[in-house]
Amino acid sequence: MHTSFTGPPAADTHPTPATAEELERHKAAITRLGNELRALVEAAVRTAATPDTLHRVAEGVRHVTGQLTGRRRARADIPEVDEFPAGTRIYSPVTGAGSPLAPPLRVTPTDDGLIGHCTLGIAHEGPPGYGHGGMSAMLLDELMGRACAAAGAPGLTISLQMRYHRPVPLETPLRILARVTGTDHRKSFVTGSITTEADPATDLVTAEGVFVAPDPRRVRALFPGLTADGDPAGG
Ligand SMILES: CCCCCCCC/C=C\CCCCCCCC(=O)SCCNC(=O)CCNC(=O)[C@H](O)C(C)(C)COP(=O)(O)OP(=O)(O)OC[C@H]1O[C@@H](n2cnc3c(N)ncnc32)[C@H](O)[C@@H]1OP(=O)(O)O
Repeated sequence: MHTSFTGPPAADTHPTPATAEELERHKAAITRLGNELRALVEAAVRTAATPDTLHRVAEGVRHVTGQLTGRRRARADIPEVDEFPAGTRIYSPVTGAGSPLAPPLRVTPTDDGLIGHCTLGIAHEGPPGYGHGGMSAMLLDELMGRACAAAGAPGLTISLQMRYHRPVPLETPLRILARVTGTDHRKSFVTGSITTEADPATDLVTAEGVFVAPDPRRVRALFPGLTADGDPAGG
């Protein structure tokens, strides 16, 4: 069972599915909080404030956090606003508008795969001024996984080979591509790349990955929040 933060308390009664309008309202609120949290994270890793100020802000943030710890979803619950496995995952650390960890990556289809756009901030830094290599892997893993889902075979990563050709600049619009190049039963073979928007001919990072659509019995065990038809339970 998933949790609606706006619906009735989760008891032994089945929650009423939210209307489309309620879901949109909820997504807008989650996105707004996500935007504020990303601004907070950026400010926190960039500030030159004094230790006294940092202590004062930490107290304030602790107070704010306390306002969100009342009703919570359980570990494997799929939020009602999500379209799993093919669409929006609002708290994804890569694409999620509600996640302070996400740049977030904005994804659209191309003729033969997916394209993602994002800008990394100083919170995603590896070498000074450049993106963390793990962030590049995360961006590509997600987009390549979503390319599988878009091609009709949502799967989990079983291998991801990264090649870092040049450092990825921060605060620079990036373009990420992913494309399924072949399939073998439940396996999908996928390629991906990161370039800047300004110079799409120069690969900064490239990747090759293999994704496996889990056996249906595995799916039930791995994702108890999904019903047999692949929709979030109760939705
Ligand atoms: C309604 C359907 C929902 C489907 C699920 C969708 C999820 C994605 C949703 C939304 C996409 C959004 C984007 C997300 C992107 C992010 C991606 C990630 O970060 S994924 C997290 C990191 N990856 C893991 O944690 C996997 C850990 N591995 C496993 O759990 C299992 O290996 C699993 C479930 C992937 C496969 O298990 P089996 O039991 O279903 O399949 P078996 O029969 O063992 O293997 C099938 C074939 O794959 C090979 N294989 C399986 N696992 C392998 C491995 N780890 N390494 C090498 N080969 C492996 C096997 O050798 C076999 O190949 P042969 O047929 O013999 O050629």
